[in-house]
Formats: sequence, structure tokens, C-alpha cells
Amino acid sequence: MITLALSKGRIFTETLPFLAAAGIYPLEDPETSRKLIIGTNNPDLRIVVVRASDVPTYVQYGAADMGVAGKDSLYEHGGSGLYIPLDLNIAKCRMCVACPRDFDYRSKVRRGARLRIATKYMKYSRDYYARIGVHVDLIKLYGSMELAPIAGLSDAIVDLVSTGATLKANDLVEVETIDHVSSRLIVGQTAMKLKRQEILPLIEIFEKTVKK
Ligand SMILES: Nc1ncnc2c1ncn2[C@@H]1O[C@H](COP(=O)(O)OP(=O)(O)OP(=O)(O)O)[C@@H](O)[C@H]1O
Ligand SMILES: O=P(O)(O)OC[C@H]1O[C@H](OP(=O)(O)OP(=O)(O)O)[C@H](O)[C@@H]1O
Repeated sequence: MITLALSKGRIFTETLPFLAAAGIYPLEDPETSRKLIIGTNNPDLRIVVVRASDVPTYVQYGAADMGVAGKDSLYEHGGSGLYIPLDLNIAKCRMCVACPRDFDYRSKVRRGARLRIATKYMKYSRDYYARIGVHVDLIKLYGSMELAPIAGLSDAIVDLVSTGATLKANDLVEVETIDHVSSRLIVGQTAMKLKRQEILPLIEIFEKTVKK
């Protein structure tokens, strides 16, 4: 039995074509079902539905053999116990710094002002600002980052941006791009050893299905 960890929403939806290429179809839709373990037409493959940021943890500890996780989740997790054999090139977005239109981010950074940054992505933010040598105070949030600068909680945010619609709707502008993000196929190191024969053919099919 192979257990695949997916988060519902865009990762689940965008992974479906890869599963279909391998002749695999989930028996239920996580958007409508409350079940967290979903069978497929292949009795040897099941899907566990977890939070996007929990996918690497399930795979690391062998509770799932494989998973699909965004580069953001993988970076925050650290990658311990994981192989990352394939960039599926799905759920594409970018990790950005954004702030209110009227906040002079560049001159504050230039003058060495200590910035308050609200984010869900503590490691990405810490490493980025350490790399460029800027002192920041990080405030950990779990969602709706765009509200923080409007509500006066922070000067700026580090968050994922795709179309830019959420920033625009909240009068924020992107001032730095930290990284380009897409989702990756991940495999647990133990699973790769013990279930190699089942996993390798799947990786091969997924690889042929990647859209460049
Ligand atoms: N607006 C977006 N457009 C495209 N891809 C995105 C976007 N936002 C996030 N992603 C990518 O899709 C992945 C899954 O996003 P999803 O919204 O399901 O989870 P999340 O809310 O970021 O995480 P969690 O549920 O663990 O808090 C993210 O890890 C990221 O890589
Ligand atoms: O640039 P955009 O296309 O507006 O996407 C950016 C938004 O997407 C993500 O949120 P989340 O996944 O929680 O929400 P979503 O369902 O709106 O994408 C991210 O945290 C932003 O809020």
C-alpha cells in the first residue's frame, strides 16, 4: 500500500492529472467529503488529506510515503528525511515582501530602520533578511497576512502572491520578490528504500506529465 499526502484545494486539484496519467482516480472529493483518508480505484494507493504545511511532516515520519508540497512548506519544514525527486510545476506563485502603497520601504531599508514584518513564513523571512543584512522584527501570523499592515500590526508582510489580486484589493504593493514557488513531489527516505519498486514507476509517469 502506498499512502500519498495531499492538501485539499489547489494541490489536490492540480495533482489529479498526474494521478490520472498513472490510471489513478480518487473515489471521493475532499471538498465535499469529511473523510481524511480517501481510497482510489487502485486498491494499493490511498490519499491522506492534510494541511499543506503538514504534508512534509507526514512524509518525513513515514505516515505517508509520498506527498505534494509547495516549496514554501518544504523550506519552512527544512526537508529532513525527504527526497524531492520532482518539481511538478503546479501551484505556481512567488514569495514576496509587500507593504502599503504609501510606505517608503526602500528608503527605510536604505536608512537601516528596523522593520516590522508579519508573516506565516518565519524561516523564509528570517533567512531572506539575514542574507541581505537588514534588521527586522518578525511577527508570526497564521493567515490573512494582508490585513497586518492595514491594521497597523506591521510595516510589511512576507506572503505568497500569484495574480496580485489580494494585494491590490487591500491596497498593498509588492516591493521584493524573495523566491519563485511551485509544488514538488516528495518521497520519504524510508519509503524510498522499502517501497522503491512501487514508487519509481509513479515518479516516472509523473515526470512525463510535468508541463514545462
Ligand atoms: N495564490 C496562490 N496561487 C498559486 N499557488 C499558491 C497560492 N497560494 C499558495 N499557493 C501554493 O499552494 C500551496 C497550497 O496552498 P493552500 O492555500 O492549500 O495552503 P496554505 O493555506 O498555504 O497552507 P496551510 O493550509 O498549511 O496553512 C502553498 O503551499 C503554495 O505553495
Ligand atoms: O495573488 P493572489 O492570486 O491574490 O493570491 C495570493 C493569495 O493566495 C494565498 O492565499 P490562500 O491560498 O489562503 O487563498 P486563496 O484561496 O485566495 O488563494 C496567499 O496567502 C495570498 O493571500
